[in-house]
Amino acid sequence: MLKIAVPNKGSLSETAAQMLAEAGYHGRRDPRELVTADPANGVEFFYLRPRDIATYVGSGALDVGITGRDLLLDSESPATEVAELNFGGSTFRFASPAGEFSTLEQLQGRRVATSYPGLVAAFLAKSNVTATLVKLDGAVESAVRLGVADAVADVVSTGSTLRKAGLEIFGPVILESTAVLISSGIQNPGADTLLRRLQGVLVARQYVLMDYDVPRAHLDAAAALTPGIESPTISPLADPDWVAVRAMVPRHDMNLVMDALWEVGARAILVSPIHAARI
Ligand SMILES: Nc1ncnc2c1ncn2[C@@H]1O[C@H](COP(=O)(O)OP(=O)(O)OP(=O)(O)O)[C@@H](O)[C@H]1O
Ligand SMILES: O=P(O)(O)OC[C@H]1O[C@H](OP(=O)(O)OP(=O)(O)O)[C@H](O)[C@@H]1O
Ligand SMILES: [Mg+2]
Repeated sequence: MLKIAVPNKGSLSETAAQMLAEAGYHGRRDPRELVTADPANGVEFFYLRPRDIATYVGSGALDVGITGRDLLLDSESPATEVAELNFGGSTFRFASPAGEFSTLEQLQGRRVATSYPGLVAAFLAKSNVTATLVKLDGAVESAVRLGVADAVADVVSTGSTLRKAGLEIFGPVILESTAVLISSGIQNPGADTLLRRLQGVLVARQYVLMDYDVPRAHLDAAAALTPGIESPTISPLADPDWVAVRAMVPRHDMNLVMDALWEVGARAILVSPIHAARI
């Protein structure tokens, strides 16, 4: 059985569970359940705090897990990142009351509140800045107002929490984070299957299938707009002057591609969702 660590709550939990379900796994039905077996798929899910997942996977107690890159680096666990999962995107930044600081060097000798002390200490050390870290559990944006720190270092997504606390970002980007699949490094064939399935889910979400008919004379121009992953599928039609084309197109570009295809003479342009994929 492949042992998989999954966030039990917080920003990553819902999307992680949804991705695993789309990948064909059967997770927990009851949110109080801590462990669930999915024998048909040869896996067992352990629902854990996202912050603890790298520790369990790094120790080899669990094989793989889904967590944030920021949490993985903060933990200093030997677990390694295997794939980005394209959700839970955030940046990790320094912030202070408007105008207070503008450069990283100004933090020398000052107090920085964070719930990611490992990540921040490593960044400050690499930058040759010595500051006192004030370790908090969360809601660090309140630390300056309450007088326990001069600046904060925290996860920023929309920036709205910082704004509401009267803080502004300054200094360099500490980290670009996203949800990631991590591994203990111990070989397990189930881990390769999980990775391929999750990659399939990402492809199914990011691409659509586009079908259209185009006069043979304009095929080259049309095919250049829809190169697909390997190469577009071209099929003959009853009318020898026309062909049918099928290709995967990035979902984000589909309307622009349809406009351009129409311009080069394509007709009957149809778009369908991809429910699952193995590329
Ligand atoms: N607002 C957000 N938008 C996107 N990702 C976020 C956001 N807040 C946190 N994250 C990401 O989610 C991961 C874990 O954060 P999360 O908030 O779930 O954990 P936590 O702070 O330990 O738990 P909780 O907030 O439930 O106490 C991190 O990788 C972080 O970058
Ligand atoms: O830029 P924003 O979109 O406002 O999001 C960033 C906020 O979200 C997270 O907080 P969370 O809700 O997890 O609370 P916490 O600080 O207690 O972890 C993070 O720690 C920031 O405070
Ligand atoms: Mg949080």
